[in-house]
Amino acid sequence: MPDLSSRFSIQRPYHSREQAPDSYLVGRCGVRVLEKQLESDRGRIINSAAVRRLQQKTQVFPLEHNAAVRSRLTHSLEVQQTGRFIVRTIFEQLGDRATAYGLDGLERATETLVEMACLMHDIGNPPFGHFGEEAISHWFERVLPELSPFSNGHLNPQQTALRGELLRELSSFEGNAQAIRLISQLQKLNLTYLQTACIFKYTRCATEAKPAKGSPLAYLKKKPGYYFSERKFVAGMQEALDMVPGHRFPLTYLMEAADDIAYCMADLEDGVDKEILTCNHLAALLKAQYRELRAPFGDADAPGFRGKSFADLIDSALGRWQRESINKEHEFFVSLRVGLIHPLVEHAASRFVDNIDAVFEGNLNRALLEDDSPCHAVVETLKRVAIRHVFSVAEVETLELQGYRIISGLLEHYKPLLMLTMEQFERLYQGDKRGLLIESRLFHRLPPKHVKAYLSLLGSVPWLVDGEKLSLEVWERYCRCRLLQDMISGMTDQFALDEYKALSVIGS
Ligand SMILES: Nc1nc2c(ncn2[C@H]2C[C@H](O)[C@@H](COP(=O)(O)OP(=O)(O)OP(=O)(O)O)O2)c(=O)[nH]1
Ligand SMILES: [Mg+2]
Repeated sequence: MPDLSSRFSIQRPYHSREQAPDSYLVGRCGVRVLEKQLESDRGRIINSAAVRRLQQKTQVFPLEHNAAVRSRLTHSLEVQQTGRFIVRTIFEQLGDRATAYGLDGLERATETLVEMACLMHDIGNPPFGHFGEEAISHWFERVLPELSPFSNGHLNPQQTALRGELLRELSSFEGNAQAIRLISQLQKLNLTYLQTACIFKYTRCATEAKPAKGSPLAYLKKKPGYYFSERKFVAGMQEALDMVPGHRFPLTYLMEAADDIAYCMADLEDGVDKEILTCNHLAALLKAQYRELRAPFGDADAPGFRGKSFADLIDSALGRWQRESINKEHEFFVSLRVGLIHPLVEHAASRFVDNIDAVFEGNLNRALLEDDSPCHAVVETLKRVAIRHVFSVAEVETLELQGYRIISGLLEHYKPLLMLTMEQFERLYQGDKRGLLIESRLFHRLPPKHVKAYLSLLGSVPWLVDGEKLSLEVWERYCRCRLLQDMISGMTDQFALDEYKALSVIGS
């Protein structure tokens, strides 16, 4: 029988007092000490600038002025609420069996862990959402071959191989990997490994190639989950929590399910709020999409949602919309949410319980909500309608193109810093700016915290299997690319726009 309590450790990367390693485990330190440590994590997270910056980052609509439309922060609060609901439902479903799984007395701790993971899950996302990630990746992919240490130099085969892997990493920027870097290196939140592990969504280092579809752990390695720069931190976390490399920590599945449930409804509500869709049109689209997805199962009209079929549920939401005169759209979505949230949360919870062995092992190779069930069809229906009828309308695509231009344009402005030799760049942080007219001014705009993180990373040139180190020139340029990615991805949408305008000498 898997015992989760043996994996709940209060170990952090840095401890002020020396503690014996086994006293970190909840079995030794007790539930009260665990809760106290998690409360401390909670404070660190809520008080972090990275969480505050989410208020000005894109969820779906870049640079949105209407504060009722979701930002990454308000989305994350909704995910937090859904995550807490899932945890409570799991404990209800487990009942007395919680003891057998080592979860006795751990409800409060589990709830806190999942809630905070939900609040933090998007902190690594760059401005302009998915498009921002693409813009950073494309720009680096294009520019990296121009940087001499990446294309020239006498390297041995091991050095050449690692250089190739680092190049692969730098051209695949990923918000989830950046979140691990933010927590461990940039903000140095010094959270318990336990809390950080709950957002460790993908388990592949960005230097590794994406595994073939269908191979073991392919889903968990679908995207890069951490960068080479954080490999030691991740190894420390895996050791502290007894995680097999390539596997997840069990509670991460809950954060992922809460995110899926929250955004699939919210994105449509925002679409209606922005008058991209009407409730009438949306209702027809949802019914048709669900019917199509369930056709092979022949149960499109089955009363699977608290005694109602999906179509009936949509119709009664529409009825509320027609009857209500003041807050019509709100009524529609309240009705939809009330009808769907319980079945979806119960489904996520029972998938967790039914797959508890694989979930505890961290090798369940799919999302909890991903199966052949009507609940999964609902999530898929909501997502597909959003993709086709909200994300791809001209207004949203125009904003995405603007976001792309802003990010690539900003990187272009900062490119002179990447083109300097290692010695010239060193002169900049030593304060000697002679002959570095443009570059010194660009350098002064970099956040000092990020420059310190660069210097700290620079000091740890990796060893190779043959007992040699990677060439310092290659490593330094990798660190400098990371520095630019840290700076760009840490910006909010508005800050990125302002900075772009300022450097391009465009008025507001
Ligand atoms: N504007 C726009 N928004 C999109 C598009 N595709 C997805 N979204 C929205 C839907 C969700 O609200 C949000 C999901 O963003 P994330 O970057 O967190 O992605 P997700 O959690 O699905 O994947 P992850 O595994 O974290 O990379 O982005 C798109 O093509 N355009
Ligand atoms: Mg995400």
